[in-house]
Amino acid sequence: MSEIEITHPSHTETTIKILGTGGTIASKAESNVSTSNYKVDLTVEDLVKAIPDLPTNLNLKYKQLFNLDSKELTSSHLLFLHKEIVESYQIEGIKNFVITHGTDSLEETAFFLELTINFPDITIVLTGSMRPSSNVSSDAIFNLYQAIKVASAPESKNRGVLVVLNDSIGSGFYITKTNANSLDTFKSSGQAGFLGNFVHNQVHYYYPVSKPTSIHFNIDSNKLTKLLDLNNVGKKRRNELPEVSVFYNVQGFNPTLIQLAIDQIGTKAIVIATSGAGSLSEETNEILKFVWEKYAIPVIFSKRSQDGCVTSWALPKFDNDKTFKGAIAGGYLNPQKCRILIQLCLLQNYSIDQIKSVFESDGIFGG
Ligand SMILES: NC(=O)C[C@H](N)C(=O)O
Repeated sequence: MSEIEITHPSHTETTIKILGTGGTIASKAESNVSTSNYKVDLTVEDLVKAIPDLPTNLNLKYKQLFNLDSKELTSSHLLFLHKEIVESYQIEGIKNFVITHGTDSLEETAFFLELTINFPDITIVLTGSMRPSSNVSSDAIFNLYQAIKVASAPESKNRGVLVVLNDSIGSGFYITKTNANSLDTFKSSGQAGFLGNFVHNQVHYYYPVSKPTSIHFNIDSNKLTKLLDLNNVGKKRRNELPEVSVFYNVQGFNPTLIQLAIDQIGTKAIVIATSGAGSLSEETNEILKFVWEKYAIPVIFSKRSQDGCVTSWALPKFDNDKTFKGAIAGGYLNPQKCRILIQLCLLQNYSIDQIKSVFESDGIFGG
């Protein structure tokens, strides 16, 4: 992990802090037509220096937090990034941030920051790329350029965390990666769409300023510092947020796996990607009810389908025509976002009723 911080001297109008975390955007392949077998090899400084024509009214600071493929990230990296943004805002007075990130788990980081950072007039923009920087037709440097433009635009303030790739500006709350290979991969769930785009390098928003949700978790810095083993960020696998297991329902899904997760890794909540809008076999539902009754482990019913909603009406009913208390509908959220939301609820020691009311809130509509 590099702690180097460099200030790019120019006229100081807007200061943007660019935080490097790795990903394909920071990668090089052996051949400049290769789109696979590449390695994270470039620093955030290399990436910024690859854009010679940045507007001169920007004061750019950049800092390498870690340099990893985003599949390696754990909640300790999220907490580390959170701490960096909070301290940069509170101590240095920086309000505009760009984060370079791998696309595979970018939506999880964006969603986490959306729920945990809530300062007035802050702009946080995440970007990445689908082709390594060394590719002849890489999207890396131009995506970074557009992210810097969005981060410096006054009309980007107070819209929540933004994700900029491929000429589009999306909401970090709604956005998801939909294509494993294509440049046009990030989409907002059907109900939300994009917030804006680029036309000839101009930032265009389709809607007036608004935030996607009012849910917010205040992570206490003292608690955060206690949770975070700073010496080990990026070095070994750690998960400071509560352990939550995610299951994917298929025909013949074996629910014994759920019991294994509880016994072997001490799972504190379960998220399950149901078929359709909450469908699971009767056997799986019986086991989930048992898990709640025996261990008080809540179960979030999410979905395999990219779009659509699991509502509380779809939760399983038993003999008395009632569902069990620990069953929670994940609403519009996909399983990876449900996991982060329940982790934050558990971190705050919320009761099951409080957790349900969070999942019922605006933007989620589950409960
Ligand atoms: N396009 C990418 O950035 C994928 C890469 N494996 C990552 O998430 O780090």
